[in-house]
Order: sequence, then structure tokens, then C-alpha cells
Amino acid sequence: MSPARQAPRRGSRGDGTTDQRLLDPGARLDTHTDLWRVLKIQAEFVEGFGQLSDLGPTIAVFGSARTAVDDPSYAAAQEVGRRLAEEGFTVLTGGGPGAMEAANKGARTAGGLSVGLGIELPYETGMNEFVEHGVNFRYFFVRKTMFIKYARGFVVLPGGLGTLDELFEALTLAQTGKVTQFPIVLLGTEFWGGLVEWLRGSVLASGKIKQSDLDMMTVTDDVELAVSLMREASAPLGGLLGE
Ligand SMILES: C/C(=C\CNc1ncnc2c1ncn2[C@@H]1O[C@H](COP(=O)(O)O)[C@@H](O)[C@H]1O)CO
Repeated sequence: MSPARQAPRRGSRGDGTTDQRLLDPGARLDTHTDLWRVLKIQAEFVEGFGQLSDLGPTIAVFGSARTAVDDPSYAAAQEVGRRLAEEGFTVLTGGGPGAMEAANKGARTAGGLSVGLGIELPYETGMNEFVEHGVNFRYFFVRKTMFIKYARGFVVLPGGLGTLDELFEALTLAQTGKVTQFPIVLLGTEFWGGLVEWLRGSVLASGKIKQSDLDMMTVTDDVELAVSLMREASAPLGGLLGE
């Protein structure tokens, strides 16, 4: 093992996270360190590509880290994980608790491949117990690239800032044509209805987006609809069971 590998990995306590050391204004002055950091970022991309390139047809499921086990959206996440796995999809989540855990649980108990992309955070959380194949990232933006690159579509359950960030990144990439054939399903009409209403009444009405941008999302409570939209978009790409 090389000396660099033997050195204790700077943890998520005390000296902050890798993302903090890259992004915090106080850390921006160290150009020399930043140049070395580029190599670490590059290594993280290489590791991610190596670990994830053989997943087969994959759908990412996003949602709150704080969703409790007795929350109806936990059951919905578990159900969508299960059904996606039964259809032959690999289920990819952030590997954390809440809705992520539920989706991984559904996939795992259905015998599907259950994958988690963990992220270094200022507090240790670790991967949920239902992740079969876990990959940990230090940089949020590297991890986000992996979600988009390896998923054929997104199912988004109720969530907070992390979930909204993932949703709007996918929408922006679809709007700008960076990804095509990329279904985005918002599961939970009561939760998502207000956001969609605001997008329509304010953002669309003031000309900041087009109707076609709104049409990129399907809002539903129907897990079967979510799964069939993923199947339809994935079919031309091939690789699903029975195709
Ligand atoms: C808040 C707690 C743990 C956080 N742990 C996470 N582990 C992995 N991925 C996470 C975590 N928190 C957020 N994410 C990512 O963002 C989405 C959820 O964020 P939200 O703000 O909770 O909506 C999720 O899809 C992940 O990709 C302790 O309970």
C-alpha cells in the first residue's frame, strides 16, 4: 500500500469535508493545493466510472433522507424500488436513510441490484443496510455526474434541498438537450402539486420556461405509471430483461 493510502483519510469531523475544503471562501486562496485537488477529482471520476459502468439498465430514485419508516412516501419508495427491480432495472440511490433506504430495501428484497452512491458529509451517516453495491464520493458534483450518466430516468419522492437539487439538475440537463429520453417522475401529487402549480403560474406565466419544459415531468401517485414510463423510455436503449 502506498504511503498516501496509509495516511489516515481526512474524516468528516474536525477539519470539515473535502467539498468544504474545495468550496469554502476561506479555502480558495491556496492555488497550489487546488491544483493537486484536480488530480483527486480526476481519480474520483475514474473510480466512479470503473465501479458503475456494468450496472445494466438503471433508474435513480431520489427523496428525503428524513423520510420516516411510517411516512406513506417510505412505502411508495419501497414499492417503486421493488417494482423497478422486478422489471429488471438496477435501483440507484444516494445510499442514505429515509426514502433512499426504502427504495434500496424494495429493490433488494425483490432480488434486484441495489446500489448506493454515498457522499461524505460533515456528519457520518453511512450507507443504509439495503445497499448491495456502494460507492462513496467526496465531491458532490462528481457523484451527481454519476447519477445522470448511469441512470436512464429519475423517480423523485418528496424531499428537501438535496432532492430538489437533483430534480432541477435533471430538468436543466434535459431542457438544454444534454440528456435525451430521460423520464422524470415526481411521485406524490400532494407534495409536488404546489411546486408544479408555482412553476406553471409564476415561472411559465412570466415566460421563464416553456410548456415543453413542464412536460418533461410527470406528477403521479401511481407507481405502475412511473415504472411503465421508465420502461418505455428505456426500451429503445435495450438491455432490459425479456428484450
Ligand atoms: C440528513 C441525514 C443524512 C443524510 N445522508 C445522506 N446520505 C446520502 N445522500 C444524501 C444524504 N442526504 C442527502 N442526500 C442526497 O440528497 C437527496 C436527499 O436530500 P434531502 O435534502 O433529504 O431531500 C438524496 O436523494 C441524496 O442523493 C440524517 O438523517
